[in-house]
Amino acid sequence: MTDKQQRIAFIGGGNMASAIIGGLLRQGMASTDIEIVEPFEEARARLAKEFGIRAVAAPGTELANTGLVVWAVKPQTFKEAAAQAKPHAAQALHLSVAAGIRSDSIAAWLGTERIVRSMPNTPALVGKGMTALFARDGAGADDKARVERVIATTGEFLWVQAEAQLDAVTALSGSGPAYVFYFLEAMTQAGVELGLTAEQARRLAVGTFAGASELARASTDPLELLRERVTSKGGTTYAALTSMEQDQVKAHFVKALHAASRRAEELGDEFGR
Ligand SMILES: NC(=O)C1=CN([C@@H]2O[C@H](COP(=O)(O)OP(=O)(O)OC[C@H]3O[C@@H](n4cnc5c(N)ncnc54)[C@H](OP(=O)(O)O)[C@@H]3O)[C@@H](O)[C@H]2O)C=CC1
Ligand SMILES: O=C(O)[C@@H]1CCC=N1
Repeated sequence: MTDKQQRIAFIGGGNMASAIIGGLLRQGMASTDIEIVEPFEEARARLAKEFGIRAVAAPGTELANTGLVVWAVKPQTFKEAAAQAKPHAAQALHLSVAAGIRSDSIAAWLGTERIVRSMPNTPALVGKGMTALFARDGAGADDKARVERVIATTGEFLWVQAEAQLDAVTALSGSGPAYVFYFLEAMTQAGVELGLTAEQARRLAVGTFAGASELARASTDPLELLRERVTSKGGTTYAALTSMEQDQVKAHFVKALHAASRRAEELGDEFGR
């Protein structure tokens, strides 16, 4: 790979860009091979401090020297950012992490078909990300392999064949870490109400999520069976799950993910025009 192809530019240097940049640097990529366009001065200062990368406020000729451009701006600002960067990034492969914004819109804004869309999540920060990828027809096998090498530095990935599936992915694993933190907050609160210290409760809650997730990952048994193995007849888990069923916690949770998926679709409609 030439020097130019090796280089990566990030448009937007916020949470998700930082998570991916962290992965790339951990895997040995030189910080000098990464360009960041980030208009927010405080964010530029943070990027310099955290990664030793001097971000620029607006796109310029440096983009012409990168083989891959990663779009890590909010869906609401993608179109405007694309208009600013387009004159400088015609030759590159483009990877979007934006929720909802469809590749038809990106192709129209950037005037290229070499586009891969992704939906990563913030555990990428610690190398435990879960990302789904979708390639537009104009992205070739080399392009897909290039994206895989980048995303693999942040954790696991899978490809989806239908672009619309990315909205479901966004609702499930893109937003998913927030649901986990929400449950962790609830478990920690309950632990404190039941007499534990906040520190003890947090440690027990986080350890339980991590352990149960590892158990599920290591097992081929249905999730239902794993749950049943914890649920002793007439015991404590049964009491808790019965209470949750009475309150329709699972049904409400499923409904919430439908709301997230609908919102992803709306973002594409509203901000993809
Ligand atoms: N956070 C998450 O967990 C996930 C986010 N995503 C997606 O990632 C994308 C980024 O999200 P996130 O990192 O959380 O958002 P952030 O707000 O943290 O980062 C976006 C950054 O882009 C900057 N920006 C705004 N306009 C431009 C521009 N014209 N050119 C370059 N940069 C610009 C923003 O600056 P300013 O603040 O000044 O506007 C901001 O610093 C979104 O599209 C989101 O859907 C996907 C998966 C998970
Ligand atoms: O909340 C959002 O819209 C973004 C996309 C997935 C996670 N965060």
